[in-house]
Amino acid sequence: MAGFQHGLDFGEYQNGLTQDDVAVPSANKQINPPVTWIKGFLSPKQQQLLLNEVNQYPLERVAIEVYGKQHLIPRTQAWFGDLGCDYHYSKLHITALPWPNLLSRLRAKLLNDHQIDTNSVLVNRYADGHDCMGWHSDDEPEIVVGSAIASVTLGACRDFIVRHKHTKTNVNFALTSGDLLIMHPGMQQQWQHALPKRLKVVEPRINFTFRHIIPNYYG
Ligand SMILES: O=C(O)CCC(=O)C(=O)O
Ligand SMILES: [Fe+2]
Repeated sequence: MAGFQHGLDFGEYQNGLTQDDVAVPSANKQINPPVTWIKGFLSPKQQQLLLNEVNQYPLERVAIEVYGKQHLIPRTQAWFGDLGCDYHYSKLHITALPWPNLLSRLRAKLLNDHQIDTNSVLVNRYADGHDCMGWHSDDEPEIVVGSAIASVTLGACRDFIVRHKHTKTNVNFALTSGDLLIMHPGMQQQWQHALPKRLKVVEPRINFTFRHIIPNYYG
């Protein structure tokens, strides 16, 4: 049962692929993304407490430059982390805010339950189905090579779509409140992901992507 080490009761998605398995995709071969999907990672009580804390976060709708023009991002966000774990995003330098209480406990739970060691987290809030995130990989140079990225979701169910950079194979994960999606090492090099608009969704969704970055990377 290699690869089925976590949360069996929750009917997780786990394919046990390693980075080497996805490095050389061949034509007509179905390849699955190297992720583990753990439903019900947070209990309803934990979700509610964390939602209350999120309401205190200084979430901002920042402007980014795309092809020389400034655009407001279609969501709000905040960045928390250890000292020096600042974030660079489309020419912006975002200084890490100190860890809020429950967020640091969630970080500790990822380490304790899944051996995922992180030092920073991007919080995104999608007010409704008009808010979204376009295709990208989390492959910034300051991310520690060989580290996993852990994504925790609260609130509305939204489709999180993963597509292979070369074969364009698509996999859809309908992430619901309390789910954990672990993106394993190698994922960002081979795959992109996006959170498309879903206009029928009227409830907010919060997502946390925990990352392990190199402190003071930009000096
Ligand atoms: O909201 C999500 O599930 C995706 C967030 C994401 O891709 C990111 O923060 O890099
Ligand atoms: Fe991402």
